[in-house]
Amino acid sequence: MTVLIKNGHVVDPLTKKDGVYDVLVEGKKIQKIAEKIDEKADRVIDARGTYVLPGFIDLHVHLRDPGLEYKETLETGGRAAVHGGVTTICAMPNTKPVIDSREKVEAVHERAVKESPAHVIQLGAVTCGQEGKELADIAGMAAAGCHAISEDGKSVMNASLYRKGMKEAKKAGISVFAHCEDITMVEGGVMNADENAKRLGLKGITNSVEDVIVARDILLAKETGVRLHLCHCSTKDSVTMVEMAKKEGLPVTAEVCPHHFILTSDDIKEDDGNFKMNPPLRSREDVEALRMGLKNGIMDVISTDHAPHSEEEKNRSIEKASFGIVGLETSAALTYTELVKTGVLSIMDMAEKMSYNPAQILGLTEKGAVAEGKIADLVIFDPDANYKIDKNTFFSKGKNTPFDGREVYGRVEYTLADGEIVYEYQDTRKV
Ligand SMILES: NC(=O)N[C@@H](CC(=O)O)C(=O)O
Ligand SMILES: [Zn+2]
Ligand SMILES: [Zn+2]
Repeated sequence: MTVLIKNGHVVDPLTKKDGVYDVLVEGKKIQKIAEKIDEKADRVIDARGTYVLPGFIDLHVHLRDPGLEYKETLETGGRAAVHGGVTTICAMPNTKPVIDSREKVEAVHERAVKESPAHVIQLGAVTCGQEGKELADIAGMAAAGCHAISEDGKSVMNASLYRKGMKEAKKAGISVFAHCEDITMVEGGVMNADENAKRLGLKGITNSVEDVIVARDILLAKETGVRLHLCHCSTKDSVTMVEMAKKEGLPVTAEVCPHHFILTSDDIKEDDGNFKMNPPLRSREDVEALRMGLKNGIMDVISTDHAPHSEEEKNRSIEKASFGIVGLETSAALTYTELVKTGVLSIMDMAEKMSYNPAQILGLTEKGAVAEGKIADLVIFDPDANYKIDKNTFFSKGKNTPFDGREVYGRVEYTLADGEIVYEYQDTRKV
């Protein structure tokens, strides 16, 4: 299969190419990029007025498969991913059962090739069953192609055990993705600890619940030398600590999710479970620090923490609802609208944070770039498309988003994975 993408604005974080080019895709690879390519192709895409970006790599996704298929599956999550321009997903291991062995990683990888249009990298848990008691088979899972271990959903509270896990990960050449939350300090909190929580009569989660574990995990990474990636950072002190770690030259990276750089706790007007996630929406000050962190390069990655739940689990009060919101199908448009259109990031920065930097963290040298010889995982993105987010257009089983009805700019027109067109926008409203 050959695909010729004509006159698109190529944005390549690897070569820093940033201009209008033709791109020829042959088989799985980007064959040629030039000002004018006239070769014949099976498919010609007119990309005038759109950006040609490297396929997004989402380091933080919950596919819920195996065991929680009523929330999401490899197939529905994969389809949601390519709808959002995401061509590689890191699937968190908090499934049923928890992914904590070589065989379980291999089983997901085998199925994902058949069932998901996006590439899936299954992450392994740090401890067996995420019970925090004994280490999972970290070496075995690394051998099965899990590029990182993570206890996401919680922290490994036993620092000694976590340190041992980090040493194993370091030995196996993989990273640790850290969910930072001191569970002993949550004390029943369900949203940010502030005036709005008081108004709603809900228990609060303070910033220190996150911050003390960020500090601990950075220190443990310093001691063990493991590559540490901090998940869903939500506080201004997290940004400060990541900056300190980087100044010291520690192998620490960090991600921010769109909801944390867009919404504040004050956006929770009524008791609505779709605004409940972990960590919670924070203050304006935190949001500004996260935006500045992204702008000045302290925060490396934009990921979604796509966390689908059923209607029944989310259409409850904040106290009773499950933690988590979906993100795969809204992340590109929200990032473009809120950060690129407003001048916080350039389109090149967006490509770096959503694709190139995640590829670097995972060690995927053939991905994250629109360059000759690289894998043709690509997104064709129309920055001028203006519409309202409609959860009913999601391919995900999860419709749990606080962004339903929000006006955005930017739409994924085509997604290519391994040189195949795996998603193509169809304007059903015209029919
Ligand atoms: N973020 C969430 O609120 N929920 C996640 C768990 C997690 O990412 O910690 C989930 O698995 O539902
Ligand atoms: Zn988490
Ligand atoms: Zn998560």
